[in-house]
Amino acid sequence: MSAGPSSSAKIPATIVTGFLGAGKTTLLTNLLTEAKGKRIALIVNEFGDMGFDGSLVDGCADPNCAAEEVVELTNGCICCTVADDFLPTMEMLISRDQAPDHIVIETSGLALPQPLVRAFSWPSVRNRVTVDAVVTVVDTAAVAEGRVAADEAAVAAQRAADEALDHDSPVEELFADQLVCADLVVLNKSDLVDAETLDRVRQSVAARVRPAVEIVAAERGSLAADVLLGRASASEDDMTGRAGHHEAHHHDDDDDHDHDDDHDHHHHHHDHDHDEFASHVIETGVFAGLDDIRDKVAAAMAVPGVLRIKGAVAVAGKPAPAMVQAVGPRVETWFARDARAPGRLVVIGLSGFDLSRIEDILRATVAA
Ligand SMILES: Nc1nc2c(ncn2[C@@H]2O[C@H](COP(=O)(O)OP(=O)(O)OP(=O)(O)O)[C@@H](O)[C@H]2O)c(=O)[nH]1
Repeated sequence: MSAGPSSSAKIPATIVTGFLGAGKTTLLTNLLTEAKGKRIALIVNEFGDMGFDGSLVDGCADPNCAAEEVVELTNGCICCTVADDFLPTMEMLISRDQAPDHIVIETSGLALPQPLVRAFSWPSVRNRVTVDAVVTVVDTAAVAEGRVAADEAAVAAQRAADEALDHDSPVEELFADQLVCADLVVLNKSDLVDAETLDRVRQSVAARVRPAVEIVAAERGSLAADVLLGRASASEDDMTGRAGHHEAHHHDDDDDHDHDDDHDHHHHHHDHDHDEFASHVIETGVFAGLDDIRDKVAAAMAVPGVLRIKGAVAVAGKPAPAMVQAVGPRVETWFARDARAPGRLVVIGLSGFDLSRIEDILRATVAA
């Protein structure tokens, strides 16, 4: 479907999805080199961190790299933060004097593309931006072996580490959702399979995408920029047939849902609890300083079963809240530029972790 004349002035936005390890970073790095001359704004999901950020932001020092700027979303689940995080980012980009020529959004593959595409119907965005294409990157070698990703355990861990993600549906359903929402499927890592296997994977993928969706094979994500960009799919106007499992599930009890209530989206839709995982919000007091936060959060992370701690807390004598992100042994703290309501930490872990012990550690602050 081509964008009509009235929409020709819209900024095209490409959504790239695919599981960890499929080759999104490789594909985007290649694209940003290919697309020089275009001003591209890149929006990456937090989980892009696991390999993206460093390499790509550094890559932007490269004069060959077309990325004008890299914007990082603060939460791993776009579908839960469309109103709070994604839309303000888009509004910021399109209100620039020099708006980008193209916007590329990389998602983790765990936050599904459907709610993101729907967000382009939001009033402040719909007249200025259109979804050029949803590009789904597939690990051909993994799929040939009956898996969705080369390292499914890593995908599971990535998912477990973010309380904002849906933990209910099997990972195969997320894969099906990525495929059904695609305007273009890239069968990446084609170098790892023989021609016959590639053909078999192509056929099985073709059976799982919408009619007429293009499927291209790639090695190291190497595709010409005009294969990836300029597809004018206007995906946001073409949601028919794209609905995934995840959405069908969440919409069962809310048929009237539309973008008007996206502001409340995560309050009434997503129940991210799962038997295997638990997340709890702990109200915290005022910490003595960043070292104090790091020590206490590290102690809480050491409690068996804890996978992740994140949030914003108050620090004595500081007007700005300190942001906290802890995954594994790494605890990061920094002062936020904008004043978010501090005083809450979300603790995510395997069900049954010792919450009261963690509360004792994290609540031992200088003031209540
Ligand atoms: N053999 C082979 N390896 C590839 C190909 N594309 C990517 N890789 C490798 O696969 C690994 C994962 O690639 P990334 O580009 O980091 O994939 P990604 O995990 O989707 O990206 P992020 O989730 O953003 O980190 C890296 O070691 C790449 O070098 C390919 O076409 N063939």
